[in-house]
Amino acid sequence: MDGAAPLARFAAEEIGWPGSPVLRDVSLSLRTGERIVILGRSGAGKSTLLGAIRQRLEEAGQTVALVPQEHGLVPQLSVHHNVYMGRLDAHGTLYNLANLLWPFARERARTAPWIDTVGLSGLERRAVETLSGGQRQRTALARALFRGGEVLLADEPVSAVDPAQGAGLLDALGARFPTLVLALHDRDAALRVATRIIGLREGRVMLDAAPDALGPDDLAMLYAA
Ligand SMILES: Nc1ncnc2c1ncn2[C@@H]1O[C@H](COP(=O)(O)OP(=O)(O)OP(=O)(O)O)[C@@H](O)[C@H]1O
Repeated sequence: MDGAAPLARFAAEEIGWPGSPVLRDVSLSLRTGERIVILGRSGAGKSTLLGAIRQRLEEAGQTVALVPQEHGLVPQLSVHHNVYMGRLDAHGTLYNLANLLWPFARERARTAPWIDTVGLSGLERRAVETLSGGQRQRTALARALFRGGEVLLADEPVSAVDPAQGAGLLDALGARFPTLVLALHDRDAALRVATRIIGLREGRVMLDAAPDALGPDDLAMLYAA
């Protein structure tokens, strides 16, 4: 990807929260077409790094689709409405309010293919609070797929589904978005999907390489106690 256009350059001495830095000396350049997977132990800073990348991309004017770790769904609303929210910014407040009260057939037709892609056809009218954890996660994925854009940022996007279903969903994300930045726990899935792996450990980016340049010890090192 050396020849591809840089989407954003990112350099920070510290990334973290007020009074508690999480990562130090982070310097990254994100390029169109990359499929970046961030790996590291729980608490290593994957979500923190994703948040910082999001901020940088939005500052650079990129359209970013998000799948947050906690999904960010509205539980009382239907699957259709939650997916529709991926493009709230495409319409004015009155249109969005009217679609909330009396969902337009044309908007149902727009969200339906993405609801189908994640395997939730037939559940469009169900309130999200009545769904299983995996179905909720798939609703969040359908919302991001519906939104589309240059980059998808997703935090553990397939953690609540089985590995085969997860592989299919990651493929769907790869087909929809030119550029992916994913935080994953599943190392096998990471090696399958990534063109670039960023490994976090002890408050630093400990590796940043293509999967085929990595040996098994490189990834094991990220998780060693
Ligand atoms: N809102 C917050 N305020 C203060 N500290 C936070 C906040 N969110 C996370 N942290 C801290 O930042 C560090 C990194 O957390 P982060 O969520 O980025 O890790 P992670 O690698 O995504 O973990 P996991 O795999 O468990 O989701 C942790 O020590 C965590 O306690």
